[in-house]
Amino acid sequence: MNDLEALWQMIKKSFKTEASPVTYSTLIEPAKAISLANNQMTIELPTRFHKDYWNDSLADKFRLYAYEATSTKIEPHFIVESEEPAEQPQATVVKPSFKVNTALNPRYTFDTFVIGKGNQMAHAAALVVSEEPGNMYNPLFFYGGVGLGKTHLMHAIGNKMMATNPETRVKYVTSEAFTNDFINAIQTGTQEQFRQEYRNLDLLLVDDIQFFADKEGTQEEFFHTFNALYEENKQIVLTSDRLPNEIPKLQDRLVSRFKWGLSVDITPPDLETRIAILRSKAQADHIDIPNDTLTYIAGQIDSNVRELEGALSRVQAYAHLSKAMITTSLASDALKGLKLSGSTVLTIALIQEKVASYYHISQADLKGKKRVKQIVVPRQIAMYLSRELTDNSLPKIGAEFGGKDHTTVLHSIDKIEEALQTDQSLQEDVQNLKMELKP
Ligand SMILES: Nc1ncnc2c1ncn2[C@@H]1O[C@H](COP(=O)(O)OP(=O)(O)OP(=O)(O)O)[C@@H](O)[C@H]1O
Repeated sequence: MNDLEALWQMIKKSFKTEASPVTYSTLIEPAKAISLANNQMTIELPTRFHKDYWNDSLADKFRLYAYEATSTKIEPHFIVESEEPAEQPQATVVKPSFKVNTALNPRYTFDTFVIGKGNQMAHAAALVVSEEPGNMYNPLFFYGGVGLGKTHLMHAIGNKMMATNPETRVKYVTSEAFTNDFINAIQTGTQEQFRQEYRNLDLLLVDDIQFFADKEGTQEEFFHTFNALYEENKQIVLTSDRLPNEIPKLQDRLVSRFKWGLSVDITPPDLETRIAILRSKAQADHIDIPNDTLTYIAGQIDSNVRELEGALSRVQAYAHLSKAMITTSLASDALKGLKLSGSTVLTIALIQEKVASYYHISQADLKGKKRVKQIVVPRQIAMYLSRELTDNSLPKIGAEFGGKDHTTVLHSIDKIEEALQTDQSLQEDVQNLKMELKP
């Protein structure tokens, strides 16, 4: 066995002792160590999903285990066996030419954008601009945290204008791509082409302009690009993670120009919007997923939409790999280990699933009317936990247990509370269940 293989076996062994058997067999076992050089280990993974999972959830553990085994810092580098095309639009470094490379992502349209409290102003402004470019709000400036739909809306404007008039000259770039293009043009002496390319447009979309900070030459060039387009009443749309005057080292003349138009912020979506976004993505991708599970996922991720989408993909992949239907319990397993930034919403359905599987009875029996002790006690425990761990009212809990009366629920809770005073094995069961439900 060579060094690489020996080290890899040690790292895998450490993973095996900590990860659940399902995680180990579906996500860790398929990984292959390919090379070890300059303190970097290249690890090959079968799918993009595996790669994301390793990056998000296993990379830190890898570093720890590798360090434990070697006393040196080893960085993991993940590659995918047969890399599929990237999902996100990549702003390419466009070679100077007269042909406009729009680089628009056809999936980012108004149709696929879910409107909610945090983005309705931005959506309305985008729609106006797509219908009357260069007229009302120029430039249109979106700002807000990561993954909240700024890029999506920007592309939606471009796609809408292209759909209305296919001759529209649209260009989407990130500020970094603009910078690269500009440097490239200087190096190859093609500044004139660069200007032609950026100034003969109907719509220029520049993403993440906070990265212009510190880049004097690029800001100078962008200033002239901006003026040329603006004077011709051509539309400019910009995004940033903050307001123009909060971007460090952005020239005052750019800041003041960006204020000529309209600045709108996008804030994180509320729970209802998150559920609606998940539902729309699930429908678009033909994912069969119960409403309750969508609510559960939306309750877990309250930071940004990109993470929300990631969570849905993770659940889908997890179901696929374990050849199981998507349920709330499966979603809860799939999302375990994710660094969840949001608060968690525990549902009655999840409690029912966990309790039923803990006592090896069916969910139908748990919610049903059978009066045998092996079923009655778990049913009462599930009601008790629903009351204790969720905000649901007694009638709501009753409704979810096959339409029982709220007095039945209350009676069940009283029974369990009373038994918990003396019954040690019940205390243990309830404790175990609470641990499972509140990781
Ligand atoms: N309201 C929404 N409806 C549907 N999808 C959305 C919505 N908001 C965001 N998304 C999706 O979330 C993902 C992230 O959005 P986007 O890339 O537009 O974020 P961003 O604000 O530009 O973030 P960054 O600052 O990181 O570039 C995209 O796949 C986008 O389609």
